[in-house]
This record gives sequence, C-alpha cells and structure tokens, in this order.
Amino acid sequence: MGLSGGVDSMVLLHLLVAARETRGFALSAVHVHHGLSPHADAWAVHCERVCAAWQVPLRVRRVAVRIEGGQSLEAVARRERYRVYRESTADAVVLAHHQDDLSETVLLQLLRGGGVRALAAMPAWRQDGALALWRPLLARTRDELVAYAHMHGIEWVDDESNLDTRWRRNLLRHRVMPGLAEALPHYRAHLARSAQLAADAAAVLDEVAAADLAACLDGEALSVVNLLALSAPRQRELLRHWCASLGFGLPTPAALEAFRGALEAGHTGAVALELAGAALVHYRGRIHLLRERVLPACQELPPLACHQLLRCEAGSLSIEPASPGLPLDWLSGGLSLRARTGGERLVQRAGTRAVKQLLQEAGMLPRLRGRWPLLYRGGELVAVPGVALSQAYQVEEGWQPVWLPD
Ligand SMILES: Nc1ncnc2c1ncn2[C@@H]1O[C@H](COP(=O)(O)OP(=O)(O)OP(=O)(O)O)[C@@H](O)[C@H]1O
Repeated sequence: MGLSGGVDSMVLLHLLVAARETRGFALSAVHVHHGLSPHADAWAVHCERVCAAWQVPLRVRRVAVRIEGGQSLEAVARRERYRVYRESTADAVVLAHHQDDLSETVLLQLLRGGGVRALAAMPAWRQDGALALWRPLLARTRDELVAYAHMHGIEWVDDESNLDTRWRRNLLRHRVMPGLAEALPHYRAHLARSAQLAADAAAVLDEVAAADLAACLDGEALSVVNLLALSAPRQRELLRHWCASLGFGLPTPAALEAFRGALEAGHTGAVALELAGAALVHYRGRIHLLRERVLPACQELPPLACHQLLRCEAGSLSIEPASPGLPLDWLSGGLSLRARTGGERLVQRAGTRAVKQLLQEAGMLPRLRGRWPLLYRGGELVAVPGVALSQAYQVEEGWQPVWLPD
C-alpha cells in the first residue's frame, strides 16, 4: 500500500493489518520520500516506526521532483509516486483516498472543464497496464477516518502543504467545501454518485470508440472516409480513444476539433494534430501517426517489384504502377532513400525545381517536409516519393514510389 504517514493512509494500514490477521494475505508498504518538505525525513521515520511495530515490511523510496515547463509541483510529485507504485509486484497497490478526496476531484475536474472521463478519474479499482490500484475507503469521509484514528490511538503526521491555499485543491477543501457541507450536507455522496454515473458513461464511450476505431483503421493508419461517415461526437471520441491508446496523451478539445473540422471541410495536406512526442497527420486520405523519429541519412534499397510495400526506417515505401513513371528496370537494384540535407533540386518539365518548393506545393506539413525521404539512383535524385518524379527518365508504363511515414 501507499503510505504517506497522514491520517488516511495510517488508518488504511491499520485496517489492512487487521484484515491480514483474518485473511492471511501478504502486506507491504511503500513511502515515497519526495524531499519537498523540511519534515520529509520525520514522515519517513514515522512510517518506519509504525511499520516496524505492526510488522509490515516498508520500502522508503526517495524520488527527485524536477519541474519542467508548465508542470505543477503537485502533478510532478504525483507522477513520481505512480512511477514508484508501478515498480510494485503486488497484486494491487492500495491507496487511502476517501470520499472527500473523491468529491474534491470531481469538483476540480468540473472546474477545469473536464468531460465524463475526468469526472470518473478516481475509481475504486483501476487497472493501468500491469498496475492495479485499489481505493477501498472511497465511501468513507475524512471525519470518519479521523474518528477511527482517535478511537484506535493511531498516530499520524500532518503535511503542512495541505494548508497552503495557493493550491486549488486546498482552496476548495478549506474555503469552498465547508460552505457546501453547510448548505448541502450530502454533497459528498451526491458527487460520488455523479462520478459513478460518469464512469459508466465513460465505459460505454470507450466501447463505442474502440469499435469505431477498429472499423476505421486501415493497417496502422486511419481511413478519413470511414471516420467522416460517423457523427461528429463519435469522430471526436474515436480520435481521443486513438490518441490515448497510442500513449501520446490527449490533445486539447479545441485542437482536436480544429483537426476534425479541417478533415470534414476537405482540407488536404497541412492537416495535423500535435500530440506530446508525435502528431496525427493527414496524408492521401489516411491519418498517420508520426512519431518524432529521425530519418537515417541513407537506406540502400533491395531489388523491388511493382505493388511491393517495403518496410524501411521511419516508414514504408510503396511501389505503385504509374504512367508515365520511372523505368521498370530500375527496380532491379541501385536505389536508395536519403534524408534531405537541404538545397536538393529535381528535374521537372521547365528545368529543375527545389524539392522544398515541391513539398510545399503538395501541401506537406513542415514537420513532414523535414523528414521526407528522397529517392536516389546512384548519386542522382530521381523522385520525391508520393510527390514528384524526375522528368529526365520518364517512360509510358512505369512505376512511382510512395512514402508512408510511420
Ligand atoms: N508520499 C507518499 N508515499 C506513498 N503513498 C502516498 C504518498 N502520498 C500519498 N500517498 C497515497 O496516496 C493517497 C492519496 O494521497 P494524496 O491525495 O496526497 O495523493 P494524490 O495521488 O495526489 O491524490 P489526488 O489524485 O487526490 O491528488 C494516500 O492516502 C496514500 O495512500
């Protein structure tokens, strides 16, 4: 279990120790030492002392909380805690969130403009990859846990940062919730019920989105025609579900809608949705996930054949029949894909043209342009795959290369 040393997790530990007596399961605790408070060492010592007395193996894990652009200290500390929980090999990591935590979370998510998934963000059970999280105290209020601690003589430490009303959660806890409790004594249970209803709605949305995604996927890319056949809310859900399942985080609702709207309006070329570390990019009727990957300087190609799809670094090369096209006997060998180095020019009808300009005219996004491979034969540029062929060697019945980025 996750033991902070605060009243909630000390009570949970006490309950689990009692349950261990009757049920006989293995119990251990982890205390994440963030080193943020001058009292952090004392909290760890308190956890060590109680765990030793109650015969619970405890691991104290020190983590470094480093804030990078725009992140809050709270969020980074939580991320580090979850990283530590993920190291656990236990069947479940048990956390002591209670009904006040749950209602604060629901309200915070509402105030941030969250949707049903955000409102359902604190379920009693959550499987997150190999990590199973269990929050058995969600039906109990903080006051009930404090009363339990007093009754059983349980000692705990108080985190002074919980009083700091610069944090939105603390502001709600100390300024807003007391007023709510006075006016609506059952507000916690009602917010918990809303979270439960939201969880059901989110589960149904996930099922629908997963089925829609499966129907729209064409290999690893998404068919735009199939996507646009769905209603706009289902398109948004599908895109959100896809982003989440790809593991690149969710785009903002505004960015998602701008992307979807551009697809619906039939814009081709420069339509992309930026994610953290990747982008969804529209290209030739399909949406591709483009990871931030570097194209190798040169990839020698094996002998090729028409209709072949060749897996390369950072994408695939499709060899398609074309008229006019490049000579078929070139497919037997001597071709390579090279990353752009700048200043390349391709032979076109009226002399040569800059590759950069050809890519721009094709409506290619800057991030795609920079990593679009060029096809060479020996040392000569013969095609910008999917965009233009050299006019120097074109034959009536030939072929063309098409690049499908990863
Ligand atoms: N330093 C810590 N070490 C281990 N477990 C912790 C620690 N801090 C918190 N926990 C666990 O997480 C539970 C919730 O604590 P807290 O509300 O501070 O965490 P949180 O993950 O930030 O939650 P929230 O999502 O509500 O912000 C605690 O009851 C405890 O079980």
